[in-house]
Amino acid sequence: MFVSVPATSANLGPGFDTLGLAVDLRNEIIIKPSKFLSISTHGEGSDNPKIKKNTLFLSIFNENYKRLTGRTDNFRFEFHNRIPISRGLGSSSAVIVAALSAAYTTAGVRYNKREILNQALRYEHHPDNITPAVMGGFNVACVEGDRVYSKKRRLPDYLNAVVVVPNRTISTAKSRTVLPKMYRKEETVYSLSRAAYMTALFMSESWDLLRIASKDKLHQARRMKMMPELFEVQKTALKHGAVMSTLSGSGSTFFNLVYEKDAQKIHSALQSRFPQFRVFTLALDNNGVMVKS
Ligand SMILES: Nc1ncnc2c1ncn2[C@@H]1O[C@H](COP(=O)(O)OP(=O)(O)OP(=O)(O)O)[C@@H](O)[C@H]1O
Ligand SMILES: N[C@@H](CCO)C(=O)O
Repeated sequence: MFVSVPATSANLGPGFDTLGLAVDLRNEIIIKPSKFLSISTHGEGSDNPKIKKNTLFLSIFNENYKRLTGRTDNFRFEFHNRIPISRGLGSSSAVIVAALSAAYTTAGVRYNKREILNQALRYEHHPDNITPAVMGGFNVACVEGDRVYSKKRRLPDYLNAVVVVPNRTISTAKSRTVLPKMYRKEETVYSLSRAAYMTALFMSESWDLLRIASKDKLHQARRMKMMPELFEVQKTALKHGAVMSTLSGSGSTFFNLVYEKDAQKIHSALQSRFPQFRVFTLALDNNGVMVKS
């Protein structure tokens, strides 16, 4: 069996814990029945003993395979990782969504993507990465009880993402602790109004107003202070024509939405200004998780 799951960029500025989209940078996992448990890891994280063990994937896969079949069986897992780890591109959501999709498929249980999404919420309690990882495209999502309610909009192929991946990680858990417990009404209204406006702009494909809609006062600047070069990354991307430029998830990656025709110019400007960081130009993804049994 083959599972492929995309990277995601959450928040998109003001849409804290609610907005996210998928990009075409995929982790792939090959799973085969085996007499013994065996794991091989290639690509991102393959030099890190903790990532190589992939306890996150295995614990979710085993728990759900047992829940669905009542059995524990052995498999061979081959992980091909392309999503940078702990960089704000939804690496943990990708693992969770892949593990659940793999467990349902190997168990031979029929499922739909909504089921995977609701199960994924048990492992990641905000829906802004798991929703596009499952569905692809741009998504607005909220949680009521133990369910995710979400709406997807497909993304056009004349837009690209230029992502700047710093050489240092920011863990989501740590990056949430730098945020205040309470917000002033003005900051809340500033971001809430832009998140609503941004959703309308994505739904109506009005890209040129995203520069205004993508501003935020809830989390970005507070988090970017942990890596001050990011202010310069944002300035450089906007100066060279990015449609919007936002901290990806909890950081450290910066996500820049660009017209395909401008992608190379923006990519080169960012790479030459920040040679120590990795820059990728990526298509946007409308498929979400894909499984071939
Ligand atoms: N390919 C992988 N293999 C094994 N474990 C992984 C893998 N990708 C992510 N993880 C686990 O997820 C953790 C990273 O989660 P974290 O939420 O901090 O980052 P992220 O998901 O990349 O960022 P964000 O949620 O802001 O987009 C890693 O420390 C590791 O435990
Ligand atoms: N909405 C989440 C995304 C990262 O997982 C955050 O900003 O903390």
